Formats: sequence, C-alpha cells, structure tokens
Amino acid sequence: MTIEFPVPFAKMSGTGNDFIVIDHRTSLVSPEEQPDFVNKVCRRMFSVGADGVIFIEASEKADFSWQFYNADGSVAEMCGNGARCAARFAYAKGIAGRKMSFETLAGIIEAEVLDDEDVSLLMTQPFDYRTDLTVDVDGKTHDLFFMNSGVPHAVLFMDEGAEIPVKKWGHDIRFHEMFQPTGTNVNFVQYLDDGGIRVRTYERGVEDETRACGTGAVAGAIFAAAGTKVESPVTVITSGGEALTIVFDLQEDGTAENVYLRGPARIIYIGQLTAEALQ
Ligand SMILES: N[C@@H](CCC[C@H](N)C(=O)O)C(=O)O
Repeated sequence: MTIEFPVPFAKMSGTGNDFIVIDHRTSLVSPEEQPDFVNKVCRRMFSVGADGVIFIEASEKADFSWQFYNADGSVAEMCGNGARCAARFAYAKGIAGRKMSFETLAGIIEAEVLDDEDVSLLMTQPFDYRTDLTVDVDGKTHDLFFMNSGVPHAVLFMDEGAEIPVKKWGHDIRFHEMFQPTGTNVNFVQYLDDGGIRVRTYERGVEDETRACGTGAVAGAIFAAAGTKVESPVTVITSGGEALTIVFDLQEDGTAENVYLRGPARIIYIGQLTAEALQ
C-alpha cells in the first residue's frame, strides 16, 4: 500500500451529509489506492464513517482542485454539501481566502465563506433537463423530472404527509434501465405549508438515503419553482431537519441560471487516520 500514515483529516458535516476532508496538496494516498481507502474509512462503526471523502489538491486554474469520492469509492463529478465543506476547510487552512474558486469534474465552482459557518456556492449551470418521463413505483405511475445539477438527479413530487420508502423506491429508480449506465440520485419532494419544500434523497454511491444532498436540493427547488408552487429563494428542509437556501433566476422555459446553494459547513473534529482505520 502506498499510503503515508498517519493521514491528517477533518470530519465535516454539510447539513448532515458528512465527509472526511484531506489536504492532499502533498500526496498521502496514491490514486490507485484511493477507491479502496475511501471505501474502508467511510464504514460507519468500523472506521471514521462518512458519506464521502474529499481530497483537496493543488490547481493551476483556481485556488485548489478536488477529487470527490462517494462512500463506496466511486468518483462523483460534484457534491453541493461536500463543496461547502471543501470551501470552509480551504479557508480554515489558509489554502484560499473567503472568496475562492475551485475545480471539480463538473466545472469551476465559486464559493464564499460567510461570517458564520455558512458557505455560499455558485453552482455550475444545470443541464440535461427532462420533464417528459414517468416511472412505475409501487404499482403506480409517477411523473419524473430529471436534470444534471453537477451530478444526475431524478425528482418525484409526493403528497404532503405521504409515507415514502426512500431506500426502496430510490434504489429501484437509481438502477432503472432509463438511467443506465451511470445511474441517478433520486429525490422525493414535498411542499411545506410555509412556502418551502422538503427533499429526501437516495444517493448514488452511498446507496441509501443521506441526511441531505445539495445538488438534489437544487434540482428539487428548480423543478418546484418551474411548477410555479414556490419562488426563489427556496428554503429546502433536508432529511436531517436542517435548511438549505437555493437562489436562482428561473427562465421562461423552466430552466435556471445563476444558481446559488447556501447552507452550513461544520468542522466536527480533526484527527489522524492510522492504518487500523482501514482494517
Ligand atoms: N451529496 C452530494 C452529491 C454527491 C454525489 C452523488 N452521490 C453522486 O454520485 O452523484 C450533494 O450534496 O450534492
């Protein structure tokens, strides 16, 4: 194994979506080792446990670059909650100032660390909108909306108060043939009385419901606004009960421009991974 132990890291939480963030400007884990390393350190109860791992790397085009991994060791192009954590980490470590930009596989993200623990992100432009799809779940046909807000997202609107088996339905849709070979994240959206929405997300690469998903909140908010039931800024209540704010310019055709995602990014603890974290 080409891993330089101990590996310093920060455990971070973006509205309950939790990550291990590693300053990797000096290489500690070789690229070939990274998927297995991630898979092992993300195991809850046996290691640190997290929804993903973020390696902060040097960049020639921006303040830094990142490599984002889901808990299962798969690479994702973007992660909204992880991006807020990466920005807060970079600011805390002096890698970037309050206002920064960083490279992701989805494109350059601009971020600003605000006065409190909040971070605001200018997201990449969503694309691949589909509003003509349906899917059969639990013996019923549901309208399904789709976009790529950095990563692929399916969105289903559910009645308020409906019991939603997120893990089962999410899994079935994530692996549905219409989304192969890449698969999709799956969001279940409910309108709230106060004008906001609740979004519960089944995440690809975690293969379960997570406590929050930033790019999923973006997709849910834009489709909800296109359906004229909410307006930007949209407050999204996540599965973990915390709020994200999505700001965007809705276009006449239902697409969105200038999409911002704002919410907390907390440094829970810092530590050092030993080789035993991989056992
Ligand atoms: N939790 C993230 C999304 C992470 C990537 C996703 N699981 C995928 O593989 O597409 C977010 O906050 O956006």
